[in-house]
Amino acid sequence: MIQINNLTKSYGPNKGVFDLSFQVNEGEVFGFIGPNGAGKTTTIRHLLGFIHSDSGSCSIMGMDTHDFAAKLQEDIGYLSGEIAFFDQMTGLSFLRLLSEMRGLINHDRMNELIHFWDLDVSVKIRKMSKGMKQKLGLVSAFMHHPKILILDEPTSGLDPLMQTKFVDLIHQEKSKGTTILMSSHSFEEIERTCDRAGIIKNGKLVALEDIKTLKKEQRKVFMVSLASKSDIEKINSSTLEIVKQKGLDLEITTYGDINPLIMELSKCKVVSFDLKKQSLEKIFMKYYESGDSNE
Ligand SMILES: Nc1ncnc2c1ncn2[C@@H]1O[C@H](COP(=O)(O)OP(=O)(O)OP(=O)(O)O)[C@@H](O)[C@H]1O
Repeated sequence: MIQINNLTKSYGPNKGVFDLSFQVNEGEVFGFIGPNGAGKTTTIRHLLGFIHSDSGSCSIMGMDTHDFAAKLQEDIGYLSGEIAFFDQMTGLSFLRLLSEMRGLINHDRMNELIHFWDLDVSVKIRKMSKGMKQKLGLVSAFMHHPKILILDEPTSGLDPLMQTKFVDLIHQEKSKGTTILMSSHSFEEIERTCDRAGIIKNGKLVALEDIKTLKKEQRKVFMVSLASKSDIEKINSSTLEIVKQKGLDLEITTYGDINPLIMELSKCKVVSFDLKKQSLEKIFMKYYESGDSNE
């Protein structure tokens, strides 16, 4: 659906994007992450046809994003990282203007989204908080049922409750088959929404990670409480990796397959069983840290 082929746009050494290639498949949610100034917005601007590459190209649905920018806008919902609004307008008049420009007659989805975000659109944009403006931007990006969503830091300015609502909205769109590319600094958001993530650093793609595989192979720590000392002895004599033991409480590590753990626990009386929350943050963080290892 989205193809980036050897894209290069240089604003100076390590500034811009350099020989960048990746693709986003139809119906996929793709996370684009990387440190400040890595080149995420520059890539996104090419996808919207706003800037010309030095070399290489981008295409969406087989159409060059620069040559067919106007045509492609019909199918793209775009949220800019720095949204420029007409400050004197109310939220509603702004959305109506955009609807008119898009030739949108049915406003059901627009109203649904206003309601979803609990956004007071009667307020003038200049009086809106940062979060309200972000919600307005999200309504305008989603309201025309786009086939493709390109979102530059979509939850910046949203409070944690609204960030969770955003995740729900992405799941809704994914179930409809929408293709989504979004940049984010929130690992948790990427983990909760994306199928794959591309990690960019100094304008170069340093990794492409399949989130499901990462999660599957991820080290998991289970907190288990057993009923008796003899149960503890059974687990101690198994091949399970015990990382911590205190009285009848254990912390047991698994890598991928959790069945050996379940098998062993089935021989014991289990009082409680919990998964210790781990995130993919550690995996992603190594790409953020400075140094030449990933360059
Ligand atoms: N028009 C421009 N003129 C000069 N330099 C630019 C221009 N646009 C971007 N850059 C530089 O290119 C680099 C990449 O910028 P970009 O905005 O793509 O980063 P980003 O990954 O989106 O960062 P952030 O996470 O901070 O939003 C930065 O060093 C930036 O200063």
